Amino acid sequence: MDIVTISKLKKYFGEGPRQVKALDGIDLTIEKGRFLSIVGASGSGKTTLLNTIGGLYEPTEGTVIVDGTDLSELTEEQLTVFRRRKIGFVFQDYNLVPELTIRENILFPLAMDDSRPDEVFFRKIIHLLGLDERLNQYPHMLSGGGQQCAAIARALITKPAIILADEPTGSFDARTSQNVAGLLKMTAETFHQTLIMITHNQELAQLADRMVRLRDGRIVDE
Ligand SMILES: Nc1ncnc2c1ncn2[C@@H]1O[C@H](COP(=O)(O)OP(=O)(O)OP(=O)(O)O)[C@@H](O)[C@H]1O
Repeated sequence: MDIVTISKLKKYFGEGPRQVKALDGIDLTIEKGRFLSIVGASGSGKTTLLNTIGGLYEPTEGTVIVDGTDLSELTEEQLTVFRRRKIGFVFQDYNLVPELTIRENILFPLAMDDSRPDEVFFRKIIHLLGLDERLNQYPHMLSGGGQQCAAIARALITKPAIILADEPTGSFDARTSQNVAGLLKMTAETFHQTLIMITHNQELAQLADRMVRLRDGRIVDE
């Protein structure tokens, strides 16, 4: 079963001679539960593609269907709920709230939705990510790799169907990068999630079931 179906997708920024064709005709289907990596040079459209799948960008043309929903049919409000319930975002710079403890950061998306944590699930996630001893600490007390694990836990806590990771290992050394990407892969497998990860790193891209390469807003290689 496909969880993402993208047809004839174009995303242009700006108008006239300075218009940028960030995505210029993408057709892509992603099967549920698979791990897809997206590679390509800087400016090739990777982030634009990820953000369009996540409902952060509206396509200029074409359709994006995620888990049976055509995103163009949702209102702004429905899109916000869609993102909160269906998508877990992991960014390069973690975006943890410095004033909140690791526990509070991880539970933050649930608080936004007025839901209560599933304590058993929470314990399972933090154990898998090695955060058991870190819950009462603040983000600055953890290494970069540790903070990224907390960001992954935060992305997982709402049990989203899809994890979108944009250069999640961006500034890490080779070993930490392997660890963080390996943990993302392992948690996605454990919780039967679809994982879509942008990376510059060929070795990490190989961890995926499937890899697509973008150039100038098109898929050039698979
Ligand atoms: N909000 C925006 N407004 C205008 N142009 C944008 C915007 N976002 C992206 N672009 C342009 O669209 C093109 C694709 O950008 P995108 O960030 O998707 O590429 P990328 O492959 O993710 O690059 P990187 O690896 O450097 O993050 C670039 O030319 C970029 O300058």
